[in-house]
Amino acid sequence: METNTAGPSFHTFMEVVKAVLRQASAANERVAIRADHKSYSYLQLSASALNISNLLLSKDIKGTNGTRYLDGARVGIVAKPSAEFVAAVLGTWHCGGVAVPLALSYPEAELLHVMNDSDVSMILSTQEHQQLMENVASKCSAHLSLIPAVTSMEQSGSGAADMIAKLIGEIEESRIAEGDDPALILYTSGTTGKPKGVVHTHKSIIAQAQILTAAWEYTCSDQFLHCLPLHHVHGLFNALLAPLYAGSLVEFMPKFSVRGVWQRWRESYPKDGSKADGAITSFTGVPTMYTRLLQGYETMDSDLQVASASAANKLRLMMCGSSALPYPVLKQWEEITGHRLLERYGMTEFVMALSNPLHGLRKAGTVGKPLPQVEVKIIAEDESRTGTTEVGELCVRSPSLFKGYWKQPKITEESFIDGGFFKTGDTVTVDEDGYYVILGRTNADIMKVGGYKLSALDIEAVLLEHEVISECCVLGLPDKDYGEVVCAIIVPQADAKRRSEQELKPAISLEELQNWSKEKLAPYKIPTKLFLWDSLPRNAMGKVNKKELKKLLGGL
Ligand SMILES: Nc1ncnc2c1ncn2[C@@H]1O[C@H](COP(=O)(O)OP(=O)(O)OP(=O)(O)O)[C@@H](O)[C@H]1O
Repeated sequence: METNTAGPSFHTFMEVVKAVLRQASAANERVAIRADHKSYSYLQLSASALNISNLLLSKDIKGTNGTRYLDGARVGIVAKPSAEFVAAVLGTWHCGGVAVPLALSYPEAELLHVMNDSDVSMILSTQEHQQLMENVASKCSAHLSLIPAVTSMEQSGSGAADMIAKLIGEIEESRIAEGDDPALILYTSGTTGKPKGVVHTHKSIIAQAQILTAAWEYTCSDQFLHCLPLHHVHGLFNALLAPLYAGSLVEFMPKFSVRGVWQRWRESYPKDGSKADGAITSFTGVPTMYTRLLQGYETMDSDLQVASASAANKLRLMMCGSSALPYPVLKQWEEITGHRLLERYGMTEFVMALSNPLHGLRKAGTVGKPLPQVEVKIIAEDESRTGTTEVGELCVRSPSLFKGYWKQPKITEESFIDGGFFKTGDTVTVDEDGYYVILGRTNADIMKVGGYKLSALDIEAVLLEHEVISECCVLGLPDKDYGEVVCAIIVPQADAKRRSEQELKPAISLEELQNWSKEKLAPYKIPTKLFLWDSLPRNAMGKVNKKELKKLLGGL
């Protein structure tokens, strides 16, 4: 996207909005969001954002010191993925507030923890969450306001020219937030400890939007189908803020539906070979979504399979991340749709850092190389190691790095090494072509078994090749002789499960698993404990909390 400002680069996201508005001519008002069969232009979103900003300013919010802007006051945002969510974030930024997007799935206690920790002064919510939020707001002494519905293009005709000029004028006048000012607090999911508030600035947000737009060539011709939660970076940055920065269209499907996704792709590219208006061009998901889509594909009749596979093939880009993409999923997806999923690696603290290339070789089992402007280092744990392959903790320096953990200066300081590199807590290695391989979270995925350091992700990748195994999770459980032993929790394939119920025997026994593994895994990597479960407990991003599981299995 072109920058229309005279200055060097954007400082706040509102300036991005301004630039997009300038591009939206009266005759060709550009659509930003599609949801519930309605379209919302960049203009309508911006008008709503200004409304919300005025609404926020009209409240007597603590922390505003009587000034005409929020001065960094935190605003909790509770809305399903919708035009209203986007307008609430932009409106908060417009008046100098800090947006705190909240998980819709959180129980009240967890919502309260996040609201109290971030000390929100104001909650913006849609009507469907009003009752719960009234309760929560009163308990954390915050004001609650309902987000006014954004007018859709179906409801109001164009009349854009005057409006654009007026909006740009207003945004121009209200240059209240600067690049280094906090703009966003996202809470980590707590896989490795208590959820922490990660503070991003206007500058880090813009930097990330620019990095992703450049790396994956997002443009105003892109139309994203969005099925991810908005309180994590994958859904918020990769699938929303960066596309909006690039002038793309984002279509929300707030509840991921296997049928719905396949159907939307088929509508986009009908059997006659045409491309429908509003056709989806881009998709990004977590590995479990692709697993579910493959399962859905298996249940279709052959005509529908042909139509679905051919439609999926016509998308420009399909990406995957947030946890390791199992090789069988990558392989089957490629066989069916012709797309080799673009796997990338990111984290709340710096958003995205490593990615397989848009053009060029995407290597299975790797997350590619550093994105433009991103620098990485590996800190080897064992300085005296003899091998040539470097294994150690990944450290990242990037313009998209967060400012710090909210109210946690000590933890923030401890998270950085000299030179401003952030310690990710992930153990990684690099292959012969310079592609990074994630071995896992050092304190959850790296097991110490009889003197060997093993990667749970590495073992999971092998076990998933077994025909009976649908999902698996490997973790180390304490053992008095070996330090830890390798434990596998396995979810059998539906067929295998049915058979096992008929035959009254387990879908797979430990002995069968061990015999099969002998060909594929070094002896010390073969699981010595096995649990068969119906499903794995996953969070909104499809991740398994191994610390919790270890506790459950008596390991901690
Ligand atoms: N492509 C990938 N392959 C393997 N792991 C990945 C990939 N992408 C992300 N991850 C994992 O996800 C982590 C980042 O996720 P996020 O910031 O949501 O933290 P979390 O682990 O869910 O929660 P917390 O920070 O509270 O422990 C990375 O540190 C890495 O372990």
